[in-house]
Amino acid sequence: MEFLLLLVLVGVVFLLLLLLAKRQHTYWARNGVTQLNPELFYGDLRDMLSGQVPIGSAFVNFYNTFKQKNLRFGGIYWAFTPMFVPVDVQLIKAILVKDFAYFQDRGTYHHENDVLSQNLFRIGGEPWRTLRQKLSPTFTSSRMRMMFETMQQKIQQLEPILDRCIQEGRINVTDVSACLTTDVIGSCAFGIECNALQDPDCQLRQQGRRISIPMPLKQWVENTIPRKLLGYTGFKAFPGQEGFFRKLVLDTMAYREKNSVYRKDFMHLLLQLRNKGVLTDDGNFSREQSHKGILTDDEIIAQCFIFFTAGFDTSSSTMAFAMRELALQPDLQARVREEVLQVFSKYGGNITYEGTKELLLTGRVIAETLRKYPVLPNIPRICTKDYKIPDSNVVLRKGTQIQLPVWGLHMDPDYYPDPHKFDPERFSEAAKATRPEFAYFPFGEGPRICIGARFAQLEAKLGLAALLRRGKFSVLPHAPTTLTFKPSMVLLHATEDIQLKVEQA
Ligand code: HEM
Repeated sequence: MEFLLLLVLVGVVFLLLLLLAKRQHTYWARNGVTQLNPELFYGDLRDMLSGQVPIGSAFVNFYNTFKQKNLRFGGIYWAFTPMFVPVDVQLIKAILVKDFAYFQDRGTYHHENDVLSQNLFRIGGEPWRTLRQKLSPTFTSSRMRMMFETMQQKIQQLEPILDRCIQEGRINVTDVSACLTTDVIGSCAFGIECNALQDPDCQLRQQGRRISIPMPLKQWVENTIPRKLLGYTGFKAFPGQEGFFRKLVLDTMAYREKNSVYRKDFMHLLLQLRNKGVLTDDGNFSREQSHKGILTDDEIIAQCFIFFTAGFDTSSSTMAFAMRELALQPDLQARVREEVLQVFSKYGGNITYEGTKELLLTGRVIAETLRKYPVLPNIPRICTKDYKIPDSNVVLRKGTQIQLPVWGLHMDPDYYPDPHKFDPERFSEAAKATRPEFAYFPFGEGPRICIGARFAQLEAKLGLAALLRRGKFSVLPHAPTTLTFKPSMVLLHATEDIQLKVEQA
């Protein structure tokens, strides 16, 4: 009898939960937003959550579905979490810029007990605003000019590696680019010579590989369990990483202070902010009584970590995608090489900071690469106070999650005819003028735009120039004709490493 009662009770609870789940999947319909056909547990993301398609592709499909219905926006469910997907470029502009005050956070997990999660990408509200104000001066064009020398020294180390690849007749551009960007960001953010190009198994490269591992379950947990609760369970946004980065940053800072080492890199600027509270264009970072430091050790650790994480993978994938497209179009490749050689010869065989501005076609190749392969294919936001969508009766409630479908817009034939064609001329001044604003935003837009965008573009230009100056690249026989992407990754990653044939140019 008791057992029967228990069974009935379990059945009733199960039924109630089922009804609740069903009701949750009507959230958008009840709020006047068109929705799709969510399934129990998965919502609209069965293929993504079961590891079959990348997040980016799922949102390209949502964008296309809503656009085909002539909608300005739509609603989907990430398991049980409602997510808003804007389609209209004016609405996207409002979210990113005009009405930024309602959407200044990403809603990504961060907690005071989890040092690495306290980084600029993840935190929100006033702490984000204050931190961004402190860090922005470290990314201005004059600081990029200062760092240029450090970046260039690393990129020059590509030469012997390229020579070896030329001898072997093939190059793994995914791997070489990842080692190169690890060396650049390792040197610029941490001031260390990790030499991943010579030793692809060096510690920082290994750490980079661990960060790139897909984590669908972790993401689901972060998206579903309330942040405050999760923080007290000891959950870590980047498990097993803190010890390594803490030691790296604290050791480097201590060494520099003890030996008065001046290097032209982020670490120097962060040390100035910690010790003096202001940036000066010199080697001075000693503690001054008159100024108060404005960054703590933990804040520096978290920011160095995000510069590394956000900096190495994004730039290396962009370079690898660009090289593949150039290998597929030998005429375009020859034109880019000609531009590179001209600039090298104009500046005495060594590109200067000014010289990089003359690499116009190379810049367009990078822009077109980021259109076709935006490494962050969706940009997350969260609504921080109730927001009435202009020219509609829909109100987005505080706490609503939003995904801006960058890749969907970038592949929209209304903005980019024949969107699968790789054509850098889409980024000539004349062509750009024909498109609406916000049909292109690989680095995001508005006050939360990627802080490292200048750094990334400079690095990609120098990297491509170094490869194309000496090497001539083409596709290997039997290479796959289309690229596929790793499922369950937030960043766009090719499933297979990109390998090319290379000979002396
Ligand atoms: C091709 C390379 C890169 C791409 C495509 C890229 C893309 C992005 C995107 C789309 C965002 C979100 C913007 C938004 O929400 O509006 C972002 C944020 C960010 N990126 Fe990048 N990024 C790249 C390289 C870098 C590099 C090299 C660094 C650091 C050295 C960096 C550091 C950051 C940081 C710290 C944020 C958070 C900014 C904030 O919330 O205030 N990124 N990036």
